[in-house]
Amino acid sequence: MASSTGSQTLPVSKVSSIADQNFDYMFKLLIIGNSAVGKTSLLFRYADHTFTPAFVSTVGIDFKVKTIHRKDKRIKLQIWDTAGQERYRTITTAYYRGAMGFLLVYDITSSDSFIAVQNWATQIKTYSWDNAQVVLVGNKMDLDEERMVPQDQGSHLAAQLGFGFFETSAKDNVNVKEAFECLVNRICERMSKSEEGINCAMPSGSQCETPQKFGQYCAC
Ligand SMILES: Nc1nc2c(ncn2[C@@H]2O[C@H](COP(=O)(O)OP(=O)(O)OP(=O)(O)O)[C@@H](O)[C@H]2O)c(=O)[nH]1
Repeated sequence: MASSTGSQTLPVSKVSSIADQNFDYMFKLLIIGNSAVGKTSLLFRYADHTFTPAFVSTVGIDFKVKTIHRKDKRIKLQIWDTAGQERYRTITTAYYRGAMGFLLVYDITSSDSFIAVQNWATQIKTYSWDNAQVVLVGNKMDLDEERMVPQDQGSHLAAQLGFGFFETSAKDNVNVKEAFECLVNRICERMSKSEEGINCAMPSGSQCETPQKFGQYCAC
């Protein structure tokens, strides 16, 4: 649902049919990062208010839905949890293109997962829309005695990449809601910016025949 020429735009589902009156907009978000950094745990904490100490590695991709309110609008979040393991990379990157925002997660007790952030950022740049928003998340901040990545390194890298930044604990429920909602706020801010330069022309054969400009995004 995005422009095929000119500046790239993001797809927004603006709901108008009677069947879908439970929300005004749908945002598709993706959680990415190395295996075992806590992506699934962050999603379960945010969407279901639960935490499980057991590690069951995600196979492929899965999602949960959560509805939140911004001003007078109901926003349905479709949050996709991707597998961090390399062998699922082809499947998971196929989902990047329709995403409006990414939670890019590393584990503060794992230098490798932090080093990998650059690669994940490159993947976002390669496979997603130009306007996609990103929040970098250093998870497992409850394990401070095992910390390998200082907080200021995380915030410095996020600033360099133009991403938001939070340290979180899915286990202790610290900053989880804040990180997700920072991402939503960044998307909303982007949507409210000037429409200039946005080209909502659809490729021929597109299901979306009359796209409308909506801030920096296109809506069907
Ligand atoms: N101490 C602590 N452990 C956590 C936290 N978040 C997740 N874990 C644990 O870390 C392990 C991995 O968590 P997952 O959420 O499954 O990791 P993942 O990133 O989804 O992993 P993949 O599905 O393989 O990509 C599990 O044993 C979790 O219980 C946290 O904030 N603190």
